Amino acid sequence: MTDSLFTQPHPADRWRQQSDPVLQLDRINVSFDGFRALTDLSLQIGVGELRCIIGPNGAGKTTLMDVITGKTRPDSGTVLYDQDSDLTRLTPVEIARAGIGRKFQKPTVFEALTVFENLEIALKTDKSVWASLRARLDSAQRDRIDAVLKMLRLGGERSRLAGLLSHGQKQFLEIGMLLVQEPHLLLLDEPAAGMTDAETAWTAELFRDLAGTHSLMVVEHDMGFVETIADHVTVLHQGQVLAEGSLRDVQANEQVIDVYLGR
Ligand SMILES: Nc1ncnc2c1ncn2[C@@H]1O[C@H](COP(=O)(O)OP(=O)(O)OP(=O)(O)O)[C@@H](O)[C@H]1O
Repeated sequence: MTDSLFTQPHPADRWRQQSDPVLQLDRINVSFDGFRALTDLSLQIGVGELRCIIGPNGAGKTTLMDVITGKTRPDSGTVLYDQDSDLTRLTPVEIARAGIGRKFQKPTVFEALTVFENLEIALKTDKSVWASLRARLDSAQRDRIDAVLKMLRLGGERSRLAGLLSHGQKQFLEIGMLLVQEPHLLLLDEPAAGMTDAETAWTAELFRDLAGTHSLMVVEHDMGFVETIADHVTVLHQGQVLAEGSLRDVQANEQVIDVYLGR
């Protein structure tokens, strides 16, 4: 894998073979009162990969993320993280501590606190909000917050109340709240929703920068955004993997065209 792959003219050409999986889902089944939300779903994400998950409403994308983060227990199947830890046996808190961060579609920042304080709280997840604001940061923690602020272009907003940020800036701050915890795998649910075109373009740039040092799984409906970021795309349909490969491959797949992309 080389950086130059990211600069090729056709984003779909960036698909890379990954050898070491960070996450391996094997024959996952989830049903809700007899309704099968995921059926024998198997999926692998490589270390440093940026994977997009697409598919029609109700395909099982959220349920997939819920299984990975321990919110939903599958009826059967395994979810191996980092090759040996089965996430289906861990609690959501243990899974987060193991290095898996999730960002929901709607930003959930503390609006009455400053940008810096939001990052401070995220860094000290073992404490309550007020206890963490009272506890002192060591210099390494301060440096980590400063680096994340810079990376997210929020350096000038550090003392601003989070409630006064734009929608896009709140989204970036929430990504920052994950990054200060130094996750290995980031799960992002429709990160570009509600963003301006400029913010969307910058989010794509940010994700491409994060890939390599982080593994990313991005659920997204905006195909323009998928096109700018995806190495490798998985199409879910009715709780199963319908197709997988480069964006170009899945866009040419007749079944994917029928159930999702349209003719
Ligand atoms: N807690 C639940 N109880 C019953 N059915 C559920 C539950 N959660 C999800 N489902 C059903 O499982 C199916 C998959 O839902 P899921 O939310 O995972 O799909 P999705 O691909 O994320 O859809 P969307 O793009 O609309 O968010 C849907 O038919 C949904 O109604």
